[in-house]
Amino acid sequence: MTTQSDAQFTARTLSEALPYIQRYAGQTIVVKYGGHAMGDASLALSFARDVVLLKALGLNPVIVHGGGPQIGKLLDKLGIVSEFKDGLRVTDEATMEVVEMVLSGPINKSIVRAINQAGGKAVGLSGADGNLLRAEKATRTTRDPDSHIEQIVDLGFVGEPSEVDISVLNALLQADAALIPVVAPVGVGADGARYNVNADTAAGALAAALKASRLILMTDVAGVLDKQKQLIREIPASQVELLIKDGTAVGGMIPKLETAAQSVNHGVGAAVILDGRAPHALLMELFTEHGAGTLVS
Ligand SMILES: Nc1ncnc2c1ncn2[C@@H]1O[C@H](COP(=O)(O)OP(=O)(O)O)[C@@H](O)[C@H]1O
Ligand SMILES: CC(=O)N[C@@H](CCC(=O)OP(=O)(O)O)C(=O)O
Repeated sequence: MTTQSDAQFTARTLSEALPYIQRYAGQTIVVKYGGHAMGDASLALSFARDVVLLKALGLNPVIVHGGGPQIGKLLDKLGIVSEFKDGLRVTDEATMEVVEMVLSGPINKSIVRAINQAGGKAVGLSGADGNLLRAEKATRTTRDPDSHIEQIVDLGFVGEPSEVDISVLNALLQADAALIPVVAPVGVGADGARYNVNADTAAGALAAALKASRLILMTDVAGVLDKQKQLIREIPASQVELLIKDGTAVGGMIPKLETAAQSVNHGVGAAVILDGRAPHALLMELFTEHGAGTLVS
C-alpha cells in the first residue's frame, strides 16, 4: 500500500518532469537496447513499460536492439567459433545464419511481446523490411607495428550502413501513430545479401536518418569510463577519436563512441551511453536533471 508521503513524492516527481516532457513531446528518440542490458525477465518488462510510457507522453521511441551475448550462446552450442575485431564479430556464412536467426527471431519478438504486454503496440522489423537498412561490406585496416604497412582486415559479412530508407517507418506510423518500431540490425546489400551490422552502428544510422533528438545507447556499464575507471560525464564529439586512439575505449565501446560522434555530426541532438541494467535508466535520462551515463554532444 502506498502511503501519503509516497503519493506526494510521486506527484512531485511527475510535476518536476513537466519541462522535460514538454521539451521532448513529438520528438523522435532512438533507443539502442543492448544484449547485455536485456538482463532478466523483470528488467525486460521494466524497459518495455518505460518505452510505453515515452509513447504515452507524446515522444516517438524507435527501438534498435542488439543480442550479441545471445548470438554467442547459440554459436557456442553449435560449436561455431566466433572472434571479435575492434568490437565487431567476424561473420562467415554459418555465423550470419545464426545472427539473423537470433536477432530477427527470438530477440526481436521477445521485445515486441514485452512492449505489447506493457500496453504498447510494437511492430518488429529488420533492415530488409522496406529496405530500411541498406548495408555494404565493412572495411577495416590495421597497421603492422613493425613494417607500418596497412593491411585489410576481412570481417566477412559484417556490414556498414550505406543508406537508410525511413519510408517504411513513416508508412507504419501514418497508418497507426500508436505503433512502436522495434528494429533488428540485419542489413541488406544492393545485391540482396544480408549483413551483420553492429547494433550501435545501426541505431546511429537510423537516428541520423530520423533526425532524432536523442540517441540512447543502453549497455552494461555506467557509461564511458576513463583509465582510472571513473565515469566521464560528457565528451565532445570531436574528442571521441582520441579516446579510442589512446586505448581508453576498447572492444564494444569503440562502435558505441564512433556511432555517438557520427550521429551527433549528422544532426542528432545528442547521444547518451548509459547503464541499461539500472531500473528506469531511460526515464532518469530523459525526464530528470540527473542525466545518467555519458553524454556525447
Ligand atoms: N572506456 C570504457 N568504458 C566503459 N566500458 C568500456 C570501455 N572500454 C571498453 N568497454 C567495454 O565495453 C562494453 C560495452 O560494450 P558491449 O559489450 O558491446 O555492450 P552491448 O552488448 O551493450 O552493446 C563494456 O561492458 C566494457 O567491457
Ligand atoms: C558486427 C557485429 O558485431 N554485430 C553484432 C550484432 C548484435 C549486437 O550488436 O549486439 P549487442 O549490441 O548486444 O552487442 C554481433 O554479431 O554480435
